Amino acid sequence: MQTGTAVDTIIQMRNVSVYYGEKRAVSNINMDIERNAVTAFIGPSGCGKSTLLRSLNRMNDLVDSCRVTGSIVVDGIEVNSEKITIEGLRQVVGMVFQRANPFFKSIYENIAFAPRFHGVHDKRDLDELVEKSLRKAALWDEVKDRLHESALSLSGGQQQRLCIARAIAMQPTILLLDEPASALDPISTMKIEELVLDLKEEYTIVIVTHNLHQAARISDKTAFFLMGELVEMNDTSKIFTAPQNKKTEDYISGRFG
Ligand SMILES: Nc1ncnc2c1ncn2[C@@H]1O[C@H](COP(=O)(O)OP(=O)(O)OP(=O)(O)O)[C@@H](O)[C@H]1O
Repeated sequence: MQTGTAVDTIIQMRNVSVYYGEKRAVSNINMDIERNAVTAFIGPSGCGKSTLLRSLNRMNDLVDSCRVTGSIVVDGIEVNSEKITIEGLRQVVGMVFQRANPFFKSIYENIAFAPRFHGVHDKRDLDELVEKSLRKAALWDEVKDRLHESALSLSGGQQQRLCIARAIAMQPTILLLDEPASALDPISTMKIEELVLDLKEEYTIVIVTHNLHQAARISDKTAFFLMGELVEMNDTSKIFTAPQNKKTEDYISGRFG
């Protein structure tokens, strides 16, 4: 960020805490996330990265014991308001998980399924959307001749890019990626990283990663968490070269975690 440049904040968190039953997994987070940037959440296992990420599109609603307090505003929407619909929120905030989870359907249907459910029925419109989404996910050239084969016939890395294409087909503003490459080989990981860098032109990306090199390579901002607390957030280059907090320095230099 240059001095004097207005920052366009797309996600604003204020005093956000997340509980599982009595246990507080995320404590009092205040954070602004910039539009069209890649923000990485890093920190040791169990520090609350995924819990906080899942709070951004109410995935935690699936866990009965989970309760979120504080305010999360995403692109002008108060995420925990009773006035919004989960479907509407998740159209704006798409998510891709650690393990690729394509539907047991064809490659084409994996992309077309949700848009059709939301009212796109014209075959030409669906064809176009499928091609556009697969192109954006850098998968089109590899699958264009086998669109009606099972998605499960794809490699793990291709399946993960298909899941990204599926999220893109809903035309979200924000993409949440929860360790999207941690189950993949180095070449597939590199493709996902290149894809993330391409996608940030159009989307805001928040990524949870255990891989510090990955965070350094692809993110603009990095947030370091420890035991549910946000220790430090800054430009990625500053976090990795001149962290302000001793705990951040210890973590990124491999002294714990
Ligand atoms: N469904 C759940 N029910 C109860 N506790 C949970 C649940 N999910 C996570 N937790 C707890 O909340 C805390 C934060 O977990 P979370 O998965 O968010 O951490 P993380 O930093 O993403 O970890 P990892 O890097 O290992 O994925 C941990 O103590 C974890 O045990």
